[in-house]
Amino acid sequence: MTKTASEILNNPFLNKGTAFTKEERQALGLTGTLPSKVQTIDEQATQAYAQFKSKPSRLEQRIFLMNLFNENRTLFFHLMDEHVVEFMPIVYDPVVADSIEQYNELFLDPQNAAFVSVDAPEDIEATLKNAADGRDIRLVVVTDAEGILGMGDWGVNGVDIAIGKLMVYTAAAGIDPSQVLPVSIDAGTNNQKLLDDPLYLGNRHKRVSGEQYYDVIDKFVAAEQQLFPDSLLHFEDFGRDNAQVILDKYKDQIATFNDDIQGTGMVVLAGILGALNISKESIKDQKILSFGAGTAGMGIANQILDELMQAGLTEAEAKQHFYAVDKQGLLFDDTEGLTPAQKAFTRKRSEFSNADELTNLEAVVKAVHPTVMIGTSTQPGTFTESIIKEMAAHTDRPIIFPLSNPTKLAEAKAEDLIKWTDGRALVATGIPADDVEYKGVTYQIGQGNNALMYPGLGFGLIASTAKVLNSETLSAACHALGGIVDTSKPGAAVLPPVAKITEFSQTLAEVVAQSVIDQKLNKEPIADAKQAVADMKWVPEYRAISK
Ligand SMILES: NC(=O)c1ccc[n+]([C@@H]2O[C@H](COP(=O)([O-])OP(=O)(O)OC[C@H]3O[C@@H](n4cnc5c(N)ncnc54)[C@H](O)[C@@H]3O)[C@@H](O)[C@H]2O)c1
Ligand SMILES: O=C(O)C[C@H](O)C(=O)O
Ligand SMILES: [Mn+2]
Repeated sequence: MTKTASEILNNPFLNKGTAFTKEERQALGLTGTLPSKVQTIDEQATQAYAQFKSKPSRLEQRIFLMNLFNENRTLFFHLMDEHVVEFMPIVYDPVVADSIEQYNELFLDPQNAAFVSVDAPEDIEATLKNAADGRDIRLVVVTDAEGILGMGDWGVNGVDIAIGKLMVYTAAAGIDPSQVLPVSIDAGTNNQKLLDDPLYLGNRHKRVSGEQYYDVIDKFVAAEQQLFPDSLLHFEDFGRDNAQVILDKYKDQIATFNDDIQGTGMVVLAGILGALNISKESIKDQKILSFGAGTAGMGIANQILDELMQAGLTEAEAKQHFYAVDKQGLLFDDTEGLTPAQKAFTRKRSEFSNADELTNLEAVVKAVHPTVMIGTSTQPGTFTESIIKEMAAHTDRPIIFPLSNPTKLAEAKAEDLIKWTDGRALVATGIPADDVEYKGVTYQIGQGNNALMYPGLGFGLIASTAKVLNSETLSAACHALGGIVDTSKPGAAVLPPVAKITEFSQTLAEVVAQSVIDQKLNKEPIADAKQAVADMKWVPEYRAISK
């Protein structure tokens, strides 16, 4: 198919800008459409990085980077490869949260996403086809944006999280950016601020639910599978009532996962294993308190449960290690309003002399003396000094992960946790945290964010042509990050640093692909897991394009 000059220059998957050589300009009909100097990708990257640095705020930096991404994917990822630690918080959490809140005001470009509307189910197939535009899609990240990070319902604005997650996939694992598709399912919104905003770009009505909603999800999944049969389907930031239901419906049928449930479960278990490597304790001796027993909280509990059972405990014994705390306080079997996921992790009132008083975190910590405390509550500052000191009084190396995102919702700051526990806490936070200097030791803080896991997990599943993702593969992936951090160093982090994300994502992908092949869950014959991963890796360098 012959493309015109503007079709090439305006296609971010083909565009090279000033890096088109003289010969390419001639062959592609670009002669005279660019300044005469032919730049290398490194020259382009140097110039772009200087512009990035000149921006006065992180949001301005993001806007600049997104414009670059919209114009030239290869150059964007080339630059991100060089500055991954600096760019991650800009293109992803936490700055992505600001861009979601201001999506309507900032809108310039649909960023090659597919916008599925609940009001036009008959258009779903055409929507996916048009957005894919003939590309060979291998990875779809879909959100309905009912639970964007911890910020609630953001309607169509939430598409930015699907785009951000995919950017991390390419930067970390090397998925070809022309093989991905971000999808927004616009089911309406219950966010009154958006409904009242004249600039709002989504469907201006309340969220649809029940049968109408699930019909759209069914139609979407069917069309997605039919159009892109070799793809992995990643669900992101669905609401608490739908996330688990959708996962349970499709997990045994297709290659899919829910990042908030499973990706988060993986990174937390990997972080706990990292912490136990430092403290030299056993997982069987831990008492685990989940604060915020929602999508992420229960995903985490289930992943740890699986680990305890693999360590030889029965399910009933393993469940005795958990304390789930939500709005109601400690969750008992007779607590009102339990979700199906919570029901599996309740306690009995008869286990406590003061059960009726266990309606807040402080009372539960006093009664239980947890050794591990995970925050996925969306409630900022709730890991207070007195709660942390109470916890730390009963355990030598408290494992404390305040994971609620973005920054303004975190249950605690890493620096405070280190200080309040006199350097004993083993900490991971949802967003990146600076090193903490305390009494002559530099404490490195792991980023307990599913971004450490889902790129390698997804890449391994795609490379191995996995039919489904099962608990065996998830468990193998949780153990894959061990050994990267030098745990003998004082102040060592519980998880490997984002600076090494491309390295460990590859290890993860190889472990995942091997697990798929060992279980004969691959659709296509694969001779060698490592080779399959290496063969699929895309590198951000210009390639020859044909007209
Ligand atoms: N770091 C990560 O990788 C990661 C991954 C997923 C989610 N998260 C974060 O975790 C948080 C929760 O996400 P989710 O998807 O589980 O949302 P969710 O809505 O499914 O769950 C939140 C839970 O917190 C509970 N809650 C609200 N107020 C509470 C209170 N005062 N005390 C105790 N519990 C309370 C809610 O009832 C709900 O069950 C978000 O901030 C999100 O950004 C982080
Ligand atoms: O998006 C993130 O930063 C992690 C996680 O998926 C979340 O919902 O908070
Ligand atoms: Mn999420």
